[in-house]
Amino acid sequence: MRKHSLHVMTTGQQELARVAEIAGQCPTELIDVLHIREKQRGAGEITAWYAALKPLFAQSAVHINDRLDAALAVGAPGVQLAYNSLSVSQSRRILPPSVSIGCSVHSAEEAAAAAEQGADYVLYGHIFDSNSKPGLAPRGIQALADVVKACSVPVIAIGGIEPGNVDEVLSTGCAGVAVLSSVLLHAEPAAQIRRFREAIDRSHHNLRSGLN
Ligand SMILES: Cc1ncc(COP(=O)(O)OP(=O)(O)O)c(N)n1
Ligand SMILES: Cc1nc(C(=O)O)sc1CCOP(=O)(O)O
Ligand SMILES: [Mg+2]
Repeated sequence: MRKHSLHVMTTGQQELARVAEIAGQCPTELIDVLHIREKQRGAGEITAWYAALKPLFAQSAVHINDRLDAALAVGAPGVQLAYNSLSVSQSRRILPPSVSIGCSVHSAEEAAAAAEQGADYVLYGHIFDSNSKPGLAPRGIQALADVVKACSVPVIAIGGIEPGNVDEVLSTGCAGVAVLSSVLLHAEPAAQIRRFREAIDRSHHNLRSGLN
């Protein structure tokens, strides 16, 4: 059992064939959760993404962003709720209890509310400057630490995460990191996944007490 999780997100900028090609060359067993985050695609297309990618991520959980209908149709083990998705409590009512619910949050208040409603984990960001969030000020490490303190479920940090800042991020007691551009848009995705996993597993920081 790994102490901290590595989540990787699809970019919304690549075709399925390209993502599958990259995944086929990568040590995907080092990734705990793959998020299919393809906001511009319909539910039918997302189910096709799941069917094509799941065999390439045989040892990872594959979660679906926003589309509970697609997640239910394919039997996905998790969903990632966005700011404009159904709420956590609405989602809980619809989904089987075994389906993990992650919720995207941007403040300690939102994190505490998501946990209260039954989220299994929250994604908080963006921590550092990120080309994936152009022109938006990052929230920083201290804000992440505050969210970790305020939230009773695991917090996964997102936004501008690189192998070189993983240890600082994990020093907040968060439960892992989520990465978009620095894996699937990187020139060396396989090497980058290894760098992330090594940086995460090398860290001596523990999850916030109560979450181990
Ligand atoms: C204040 C604030 N609100 C919403 C967002 C973005 O929401 P999210 O659900 O995380 O969607 P994506 O990041 O996946 O586009 C935000 N960053 N900040
Ligand atoms: C999808 C997403 N959500 C964020 C949030 O703060 O809610 S930041 C983000 C993008 C993260 O991309 P990268 O790893 O390329 O910085
Ligand atoms: Mg987000």
